[in-house]
Amino acid sequence: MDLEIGKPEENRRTIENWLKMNCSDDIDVVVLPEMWSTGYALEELREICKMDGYQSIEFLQSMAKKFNVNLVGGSIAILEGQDIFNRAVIINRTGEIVHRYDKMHLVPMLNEPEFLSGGLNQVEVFELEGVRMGVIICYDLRFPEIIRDLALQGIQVLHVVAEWPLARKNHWNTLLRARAIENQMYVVASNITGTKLEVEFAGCSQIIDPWGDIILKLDQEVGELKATLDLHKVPQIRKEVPIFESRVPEMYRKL
Ligand SMILES: NC(=O)CCC(=O)C(=O)O
Repeated sequence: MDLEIGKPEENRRTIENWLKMNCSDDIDVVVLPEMWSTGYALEELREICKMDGYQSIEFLQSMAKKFNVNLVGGSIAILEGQDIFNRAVIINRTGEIVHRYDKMHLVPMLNEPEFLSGGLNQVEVFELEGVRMGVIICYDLRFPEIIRDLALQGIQVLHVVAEWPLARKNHWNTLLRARAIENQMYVVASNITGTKLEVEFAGCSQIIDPWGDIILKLDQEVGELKATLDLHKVPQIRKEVPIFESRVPEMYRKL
């Protein structure tokens, strides 16, 4: 997605139009990027959040119902008391919020710690259509601990919603693949593209299978990726290379 910085209404329109064009009966889950409603409009975020935030969540709930689709709704800036959280919301086809996660690792390179508060809850699994999944937000990708935590909770699909800059595109591509290989799970990664407040974003949204093969990938263009995930691959690969059985957690120092 190429979003309009600080303009939730325009971004909601873009998403509704996109859903109109792309949603058909065979689509189970749609995945949006990080902070899709505002981008990193950090200086204005508090003001925008007073009006928006929950409005964008309600919008996603209505879209899920209208298009009969589950939404990994990227993340949205939410004001709670004095804190602004970068919150991922997962909404099922009936418009019910089934999971929320506040980004726990704030990214210094984009000044997040100055404006946002880190999430205080551990990562948890959610289910869509009976499949165990997890979601992390962008910079979280650099912290394999929480992804292993999700893997040990039994997820088969990890969603990574992001605004990852082009300057570190190599890290994005490499870490996504590493997380898929080391946890033997699907990784579905949705990033933004375009230049916002002088930062160029990487795009490179992609879907990676549990072997680490890239099933589909965009470059820097705006677009959509549609794939069917063969979930049998997860136990198959875990049997072939049984890393979860080979673990010796009692030998691992708690850091
Ligand atoms: N939005 C982000 O969390 C960006 C993360 C990033 O730039 C990096 O990890 O590098």
